[in-house]
Amino acid sequence: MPSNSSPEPGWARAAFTLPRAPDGADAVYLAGNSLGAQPHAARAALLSAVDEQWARVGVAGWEDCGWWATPQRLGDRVGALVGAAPGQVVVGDSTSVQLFGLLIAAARLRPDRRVLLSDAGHFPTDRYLATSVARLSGLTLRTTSPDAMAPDADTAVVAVPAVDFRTGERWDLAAIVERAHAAGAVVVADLSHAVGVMPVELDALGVDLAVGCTYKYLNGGPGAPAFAYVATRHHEVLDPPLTGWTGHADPFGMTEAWTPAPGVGRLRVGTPPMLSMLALEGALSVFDDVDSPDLAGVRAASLALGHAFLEALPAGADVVTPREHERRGGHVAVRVRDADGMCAALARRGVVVDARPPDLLRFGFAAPYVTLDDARTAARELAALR
Ligand SMILES: Cc1ncc(COP(=O)(O)O)c(C=O)c1O
Ligand SMILES: Nc1c(O)cccc1C(=O)C[C@H](N)C(=O)O
Repeated sequence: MPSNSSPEPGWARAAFTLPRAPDGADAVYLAGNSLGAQPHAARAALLSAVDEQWARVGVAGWEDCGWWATPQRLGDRVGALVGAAPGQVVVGDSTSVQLFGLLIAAARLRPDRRVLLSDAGHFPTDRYLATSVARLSGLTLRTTSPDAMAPDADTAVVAVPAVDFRTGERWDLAAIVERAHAAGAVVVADLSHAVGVMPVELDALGVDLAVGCTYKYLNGGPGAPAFAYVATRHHEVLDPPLTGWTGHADPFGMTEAWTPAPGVGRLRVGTPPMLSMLALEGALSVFDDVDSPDLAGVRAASLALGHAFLEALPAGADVVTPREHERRGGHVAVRVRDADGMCAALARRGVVVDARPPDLLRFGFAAPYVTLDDARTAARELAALR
């Protein structure tokens, strides 16, 4: 990826179509932590996939258009954004499905241990799946805040997010991995709220397994496929529970028994949703056009947006996100009296954010298309509603 250290927030705005405000102008779109805005390149890739590939090539597209190889091809591109050397990331399915597979596979890497340690404030799908995986794998689920986790010799798996989906707090993955590995546990990280908005160094940190979604800061579109990372050292022993045919070493051999594909390819399950995959492929060009900044630059611009927002808030605003730059992710959360009502009122004023129960408004700072003016406008409009 090209480098250019301090880009102006909103440098790629012209490459996106933004949702409309009620007055017909572009909205101040601060919901990229939920669903990223639409890059023109994603639309173009989707139209080409529909009109030129599916319509004109048909079934031969699996080979001739490179469809079959897309999960690993995109995996390497997403991998470059999360500090993973090629061959360790696969794209496909939802974050929930990928997480289920990796939590079970993680437990299978430590068959003699009995505890699954997970974040008490994890995103609901992560909590629900941890509960189910614990039942299926005969583990005891223990939950606590990531910074309070104390894995021990009985801990099989430590499951944490990189950034808290509610508060925007960024957890110290390096310290979490160090403690987990000192106890011999396997780390499964959910990068959904980190990928594309800050550098993540999976290989350098020694993270074992990770998942994340691509429809937030990677702008892949509604329902865009998720990704899964498996560190190379686990490749040949990883034993995934979802033994679908596309993860077979010889899928078209149609053999009797399942033989895992080498490496991360064994995490493939069923036929990849090609239109969504190709839209994502287009969207990723935002990150590797010749004049795209590197992720340190993206992060600096996102932090600058959050800072401008925080500075413009009225005194007394109840901000639940840590203000220190190293302790926050890409969004800032503010506690309010009636989060749903204020979310709707902001939307009427052309500011799109989201609300999370019981009382939080979240403001997402996706630096490619959000400007400093947007950040200040959002703070001003919020102040006007209080
Ligand atoms: C941390 C986290 N994990 C997972 C998900 C979603 O999973 P899925 O892609 O399966 O809907 C989200 C958001 O929806 C999330 O914030
Ligand atoms: N995945 C979502 C969806 O399908 C509909 C609405 C919102 C979402 C989200 O991404 C929620 C998001 N992960 C969150 O942090 O709350």
